[in-house]
This record gives sequence, structure tokens and C-alpha cells, in this order.
Amino acid sequence: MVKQTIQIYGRIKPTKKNTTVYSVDNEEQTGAFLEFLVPRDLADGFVNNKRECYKFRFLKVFDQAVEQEEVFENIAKPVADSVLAGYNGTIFAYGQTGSGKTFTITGGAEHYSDRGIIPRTLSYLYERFSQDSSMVYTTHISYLEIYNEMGYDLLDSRHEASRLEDLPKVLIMEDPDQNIHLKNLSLQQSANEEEALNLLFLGDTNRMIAETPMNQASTRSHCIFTMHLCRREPGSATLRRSKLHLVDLAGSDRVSKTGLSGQLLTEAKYINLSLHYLEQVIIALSEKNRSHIPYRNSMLTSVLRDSLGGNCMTTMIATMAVDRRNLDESISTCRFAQRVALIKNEAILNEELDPALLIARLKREIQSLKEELAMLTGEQRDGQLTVEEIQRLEELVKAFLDDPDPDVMLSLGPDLRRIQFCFSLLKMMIMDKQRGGNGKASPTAAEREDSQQSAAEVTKLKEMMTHRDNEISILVKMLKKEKKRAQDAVAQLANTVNGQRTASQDASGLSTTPLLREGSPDSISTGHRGRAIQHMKRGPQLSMGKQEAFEIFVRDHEDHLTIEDNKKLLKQRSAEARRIGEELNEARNRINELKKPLEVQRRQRAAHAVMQNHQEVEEEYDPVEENLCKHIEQEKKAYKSAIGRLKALRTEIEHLQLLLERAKVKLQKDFHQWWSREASSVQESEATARSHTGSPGGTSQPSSPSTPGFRAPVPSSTVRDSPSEPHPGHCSTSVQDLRSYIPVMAVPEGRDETLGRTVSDFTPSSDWRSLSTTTLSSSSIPLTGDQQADADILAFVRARQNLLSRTGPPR
Ligand SMILES: Nc1ncnc2c1ncn2[C@@H]1O[C@H](COP(=O)(O)OP(=O)(O)OP(=O)(O)O)[C@@H](O)[C@H]1O
Repeated sequence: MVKQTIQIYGRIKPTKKNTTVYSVDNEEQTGAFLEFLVPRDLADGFVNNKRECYKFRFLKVFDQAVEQEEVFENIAKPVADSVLAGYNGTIFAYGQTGSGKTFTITGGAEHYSDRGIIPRTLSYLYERFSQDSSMVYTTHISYLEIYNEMGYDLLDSRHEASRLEDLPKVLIMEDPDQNIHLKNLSLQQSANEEEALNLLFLGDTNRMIAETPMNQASTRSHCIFTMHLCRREPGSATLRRSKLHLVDLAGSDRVSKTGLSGQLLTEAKYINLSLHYLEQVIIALSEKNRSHIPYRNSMLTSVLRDSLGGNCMTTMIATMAVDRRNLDESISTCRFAQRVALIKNEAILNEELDPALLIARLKREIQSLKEELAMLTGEQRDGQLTVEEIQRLEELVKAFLDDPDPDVMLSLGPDLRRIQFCFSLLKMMIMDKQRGGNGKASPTAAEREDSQQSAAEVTKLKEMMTHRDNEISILVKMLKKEKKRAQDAVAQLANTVNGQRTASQDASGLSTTPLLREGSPDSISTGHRGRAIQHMKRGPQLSMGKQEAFEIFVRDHEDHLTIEDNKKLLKQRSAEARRIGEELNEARNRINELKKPLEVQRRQRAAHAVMQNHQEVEEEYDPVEENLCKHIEQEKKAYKSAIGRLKALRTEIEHLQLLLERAKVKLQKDFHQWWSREASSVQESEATARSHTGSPGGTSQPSSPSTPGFRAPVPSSTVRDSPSEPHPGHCSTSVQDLRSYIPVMAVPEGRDETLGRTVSDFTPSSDWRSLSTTTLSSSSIPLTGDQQADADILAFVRARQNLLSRTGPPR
């Protein structure tokens, strides 16, 4: 058992602003100190006692410039090592919104070097597994999200198609030993690093998909990524099971400060409530002599029960933003951390016996004992007595009874079946005699005593038999259960493999055009990733116009540059990997080429030695051979280092692919949101216009007297000049903003058959000018008369015009 307090670390988020308000001292023998020097004017604002200096102790504080690698080495690696040894481990990040919790736990979404604790820990663990061939490791992953006190499975494929609220809730079940079980939370097997990273990606994508502006899940939900590890020595019946929880908590901001109302306030209260219960548990644990710890008050504390004051090695990272306006929250975070540091955990090695292996071992033991017995007796003991054996035994018993010699022995050998049979035969005879069956005299006292003894022995033997029967049936039951579990696992695996087979192959580049095309080859590769974006592919195929708008949208998106950079980097890395692959082949060929003359040289020397009949000739120093060996050694070294580099490149390429795929999903999501907002704003504006004129087809613009329902064009310069013009990448347009520059076009109600063109017929090269000139011609925008369709068309035209007016013609 390892007794340890929860380890606390601090991490400061980088800021460009003046940061003279704090100092870090990592040199202290007793740990590190983080000191806040709050100016008096600021102190007036948020604390009453006007303290100016706040000093907090941590194990270590990671200042702004510290990189992800160092955080991993110091914090996560020791925890991962304990988990490998068979202890449970937890790392959780706590801090206000935007202070860097997700960056620390999962990592940044832009660069490979920004990988956080989860991907780095996965990499580290799988590498350790591959280095340790003496053990068999199996890993499963679960990813739980707690939002408004409800648990959701982030690896549930239904995420794509359903709203968060419609998904099955994860339920907490407690067994009589007070162990927590989570119903509806899937455990997915991950055989290697790639599969584990795909699961992480799937969960993060599902979390992002469920997000709406009203539900910024990343800020308001708690996420627990858990790796379940099972370690066993081949052939041994003991195994070690351990769990590693990597937890990204919701922002700890105080509700009063957030200025929220309505639904957001309700959410904030829930989050604060669950963090409040977390605090309650921590306070209770840090107080001596507290017998009741209120774990059951919230889902978060129930799930993390072991991590807080239980069987776990736990580490907390307090994330802080140190610009002045965040100082009070940072100080609260530090205070919380100080309380957490008082909690003592007692981690034990989670060792258990594997029932399947135990049964197998017992069966083997039984078999070898049987064989041993058969060897000693020279007889096989399997099965029932044969008819011949029974006849022989009956004759033996009869002869035994008939023999007048009182010392006569019934020789049956050490075979329990025969002994049992003879006893039952004797019993039957005795009973028969008692009933007066053959008229013989009643038994003597000695005979009676004998028979009583025999009966007692029979009873004893029968009891033994019942015991053995029970044992056997228990073992058989256990075996059946294990078999069923194995079959289920195989079936599940088969399903996964089938699912994966149906997913199409990965395309590493991010191309905008095929992004939204149904059945496009540009889909995400293996199962988990494939499932993450299937919902996008299932949607209806986009019209050419929407597709075009999407292309422009992507070009103008805030993430565009990062995506392009990552694409370039991915290309570079792939080219480098190809080059190293070729180098490896060449090096292998060179080694083989060098081996040939070496072989010849050795053979020649051996022949020479035989001819000279001289052993020393064979062991003589040979400069040619020495030279060849040196060359081979050098080539081998170069080969090994190239393999190492290739491995690192592979991980980086896979990560870049995941980043690009995540960016892809985000782009699609942003685009759909932006598009529907545009559409609804057009609808709204139409409705307003109608209500102003009082006629269903009227507008606020004067209608052409000869063609009722026609609307006068509004110069598109209005669009360009609008100060509140939205940036599509940011999706921040308000309905009011949009209404102010929605072009009200002179278009006929219904489709213009003479033109026969639809909006989607416009190609960027030929028609973009006609749409971005000062007026929109009535003949260029045919409407259908269907309110919804017309709203879509107008939304498209407006969106397109809006984009083109800023971006120029598509290249
Ligand atoms: N150490 C860091 N280095 C560089 N960028 C960082 C660092 N920490 C945080 N950031 C950036 O700051 C922003 C907010 O960080 P992050 O999303 O991790 O905060 P958070 O605490 O998880 O917020 P929330 O509570 O809303 O989930 C992100 O853009 C992130 O990339």
C-alpha cells in the first residue's frame, strides 16, 4: 500500500499583458511557491481585508513559457508509471474558464507540439507495453462527459445523430461493497496507440458536435477520459487491473462574476453545484475525524470517489490566468488547491485471480493427478464401472461373505468407485436380510457394529462426493461464464472489425470541395474516426451553390491558415517519411551487400585453417573482415536511428491527420450554423417586410406597379459599406445586423421559365460579378414561390454576395 497526499501542481497560462503581479519560486526545498502581489487598488475591488500578498505552496509551478513536454514529464509520467505497476491514477485540471485546462489535459488543436497529457500518456504507455515482452497488456478506454449533473458516453456513436439531451444517460450503480459501476458507459478496447488516439478524437469530436452556442460543453461540462489497464504474466493466474482517469473539469468561475442569465445561469449553477460538492468532499476529507464523506451528492464526486481519499494516486493541476482581471479567480483556485493538498490517499496494488485461468489450472492439476493415479494403479479411472467389472465385484462380495474365515479380506484396490459399489451392494444385502429376504439368522453384535461402521463410512464418503460435486459444478459455472464473456468479446470485436471495414480509407489531405459530398472518397479512415463524421456524410448532398459558398467560407475561416499550415506540414512529414523509408531500404540492401563479402572472407579463412590444419589461423586478426564488420555496424546504427525517426514521424503524421479531421468537422459545423442563421434571418426579414406592407407578398420597398410582388433591388454597395458586416468564420452575426443589409431583390414570385436557371447554376468564374455589382438584376434571381426554398435561395445569394464583396472572385 502506498500512502500519499494528493500532489498539487500549478500552471500559468501565457499572457502578453503585464504580469508583475505574481512570482514563482521553484527552488524551495520544501516545494515551490507561487506568490501574488495584488496592488492595493485591485485588492480594494475584490477582497475586504486589503491583503496585498498571497503565497501558496505547490509541488512545482509551471510558468508561462513551460512547454507541454515538460508538464508531461513532471506530472503525467510518474502517474503513468504507477498505473503500469498496478495502482490506480488520476490527474485532474482545475481552474477558471479559459485558464488552460483543456490545453493541459488534451492539448491544443493546432500544432503537434501542443499535444497534451492524454495523447502523450497514451504514447508513453503503448511504448512501455512494447518494451515489456514478459507481460501481456490489455487496454480499454471509456470517455464520460458530465453535463448538468447527467452523464453521457462520449464514445457513443449515436452522438452524431442525436441531441445531447436525447442520448442515453450514464447511470451510477453501487454494489453491496460500495463499488461504483457506470451503466451505459461503453468500454472500448484499444490494441495500440493509434486506436486509443482515435477514441480520444472520436470523444472530442462528439463533444464538439453536441456544442451549440447555448451549450458550450467544453466550458460547462466535466470530461473523464479513463484508460483501464490489465496486466498479466503469461500462464500466471494473477492479474493486475488499474485505472487511469484524466479529468478536464468545467470552469470554476464563480456564478456571480459570470453575469449569466436564463439557461446559461441554470447551467452555471449546476456546474458550480457539482464543483461545490467536489469542494465539500475535499473539505470533509481534509478534516480529521470526519466519518461521513458526501460523495453521493453529485455524479462527479461519485465517479471520482476512489481518486479522492481512496485507492488512487491522484494529482491536481491548478491552471491559472494571471492578468489582473483574473487574479481573484486564480487566488480562489490556489486556495482550493491548498485544501486538496491535505487529502491522503491509500493506493493498493489491484491484484486478483483470473477465474478462467484458475479453472484451467485446477483442471490441469486434476488431470495430472489422475495420470499419476493411473500410473500407480495401472488402471484408468475415467467413467463408470463396466458391466463386466460390476459382475466381477458381485462375485467377489459373494465369495467374501460366503468365506467362513473371519479374517478374510475383500481386496478392491485403491479405486473409490469399486469401494463405493461394494458398500452399496453390502448395504442392499443387509437391508434385504433385515427384511427377512433369505431367512438367514440375524447378524451378530459384531456384524452389526461392522455394518454400522461401514454405513458411517459410506455416509462420510457420500458427503465427500457431494462436496466434490458442488466444487465441480461451481467451477463449471465459472467456466461457462468466462466462455460466454470471451464469446461476447469476440462478437463485439467482429462487429467493430466489420464496422471498420465499411468505413472508407483515410485521405490525409483536407480538400474543401469533397468535404461535403456524399460518398466522397475523402472520408475519415478507421472505425472510430469514421463514425465521428458519419453524420456529416449522411446529410443531403449540397447544391452547387451551397458548395461554392462553403468553399468561400472555408477560405475566409479563422482556422484557414492553421489548416493550410498543418496540411503543408503533413505533406512535408509524409515526404520525409517516404524518404526515410527509401533510405531504410537502401541501408538494408547495403548491409546485405556488405554481409556477402564478409561471408566469403570468413569461409576462405575457415578453409585456409582446415588446409593448414591450424586452429589459430581461423582466429587471426583479419583487417579486411574487421573493416567490413565496422561498416556493417555503422550501417546498422544509421538504420536503427532512421527507424526511430520514422516511428516518431508516424506518430506526428497520425496526430496531424487527427487535427485536420477535427478542423474539418469544426468547419462543417460552423458553416451549417452560419448558413442556417443566414436563412432564418432572410425569412425573418421577409416576414417583417410583409407585415409592413400588409400584403402577403409585399415588401417594404415600392413594388413595381405592373408586376405585383416584384421587389425593388437594393444596391449591393449597402452590403459592402455595412459596418456590422459579419465574418463568416466567426459566425457572430445578429439577426438585426443581417436584416440591415439583406438585399431585397426584384424577383418574380415563382420560377422564371424563360431564364430556366437556378441559383446553383451560377459558376464562380462567370457569374460572381453579376451578383456583386451594384444592383441585382430581377432576371438573375428566379424564386420558386415556396417560402422555405426561396429563403434558402436568398440566404445563399446574400451569403455569397457578402463573402464575395470581401474576398473578391474565387480563384
Ligand atoms: N500553456 C498554454 N500555452 C498556449 N496556449 C494556451 C495555454 N493554455 C491555454 N492556452 C490557450 O488558451 C485558450 C483557452 O484554453 P483552454 O480551452 O485550455 O481553457 P480551459 O480552461 O479548458 O477553458 P474551459 O473551462 O472553457 O474549457 C485556448 O485557445 C488555448 O489554446
